[in-house]
Amino acid sequence: MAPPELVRPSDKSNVFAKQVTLRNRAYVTFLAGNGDYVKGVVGLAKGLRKVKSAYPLVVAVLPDVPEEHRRILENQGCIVREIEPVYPPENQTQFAMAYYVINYSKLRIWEFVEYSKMIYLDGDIQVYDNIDHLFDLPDGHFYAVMDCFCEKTWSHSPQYKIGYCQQRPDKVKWPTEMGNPPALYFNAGMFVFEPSLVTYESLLKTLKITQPTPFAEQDFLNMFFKDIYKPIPLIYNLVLAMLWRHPENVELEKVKVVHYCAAGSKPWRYTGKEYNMQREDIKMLVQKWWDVYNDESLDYGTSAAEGGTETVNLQPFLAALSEAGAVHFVAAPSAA
Ligand SMILES: O=c1ccn([C@@H]2O[C@H](COP(=O)(O)OP(=O)(O)O)[C@@H](O)[C@H]2O)c(=O)[nH]1
Ligand SMILES: OC[C@H]1O[C@H](O[C@@H]2[C@@H](O)[C@H](O)[C@@H](O)[C@H](O)[C@@H]2O)[C@H](O)[C@@H](O)[C@H]1O
Ligand SMILES: [Mn+2]
Repeated sequence: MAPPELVRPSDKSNVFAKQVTLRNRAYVTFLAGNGDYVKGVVGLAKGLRKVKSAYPLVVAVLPDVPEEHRRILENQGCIVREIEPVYPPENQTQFAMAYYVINYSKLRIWEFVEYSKMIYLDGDIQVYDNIDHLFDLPDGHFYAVMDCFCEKTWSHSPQYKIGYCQQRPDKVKWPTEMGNPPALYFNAGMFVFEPSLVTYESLLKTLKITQPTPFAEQDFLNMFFKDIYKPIPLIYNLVLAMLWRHPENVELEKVKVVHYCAAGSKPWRYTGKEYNMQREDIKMLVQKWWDVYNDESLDYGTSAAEGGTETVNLQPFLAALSEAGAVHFVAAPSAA
């Protein structure tokens, strides 16, 4: 069908008189250090291309990411944005993993306000089915997948101590004498959010007066967004531990996003020696990650990866124009 005809206002005012600020959408990930996580981000960029995502991948890099790694990412079509580190207040916290302290720098992505909606993905995540539709979720909420409390990394928590997990709240019930069960808690390796300077300033201001806790920025984000958090199905962020902790909740063939966060499961470092790493499903998922990473037809710039002729979706642009009141559209009679 022909695109709607552009009907200009009778006063012939310049259609673009009103500043139409188009705010785009993008995926965003975070890269720190000069180590091997850059492989994770390359894999993610190629995976998003393989599923023909319509949106770019922005990579928020800390200053310690070397030029060479930034070039590799730009050559894979990524938009590389340097960010300043964010540190939590002075603390004696024993983080679940010592390196988690760098993950507070993820908070800088709220400053990327040239984007109206973003989907954050950890560098150890791979997207195996198109999830662009998540950008159409209603604004005003924070969407993420619920985490699991059963791994040893949670041994500091009361829920771990009594064997309670939000993934199976009926298995070991939260005792009434301990008050309300914990609020629904998300894994911060994947979330749908709206960049905003107001939110960004509030995040940094609140961080300054918040005592750090074992899961670092993940705990902080759960506290900060508690009132607007909306769980989305685990097919959008399969935390690998779910395979052995809550197999009854997992239909692997329906999973769209895999999060290689279990100890020993990072594909680019996989040795198969750690606990559970010899499972058939883990070996299959690690191989699946390598198949994408090694697929040269998915490298940026190859015709196959770019899916032949570039199709530009004009609708968001036309919608923004009409929203701005600069023009109104009358659907032209279908030429067909
Ligand atoms: O040395 C590091 C450690 C972490 N990260 C980034 O921080 C994210 C969160 O760390 P990680 O995924 O290892 O945490 P997990 O999900 O395994 O707890 C990673 O996915 C990367 O995007 C990084 O770039 N370099
Ligand atoms: O800095 C804290 C990190 O906390 C989260 O990882 C954890 C969490 O998922 C636990 O529930 C698992 O047991 C554990 O394996 C896993 O590493 C996020 O994936 C990561 O992006 C980051 O926010
Ligand atoms: Mn991760």
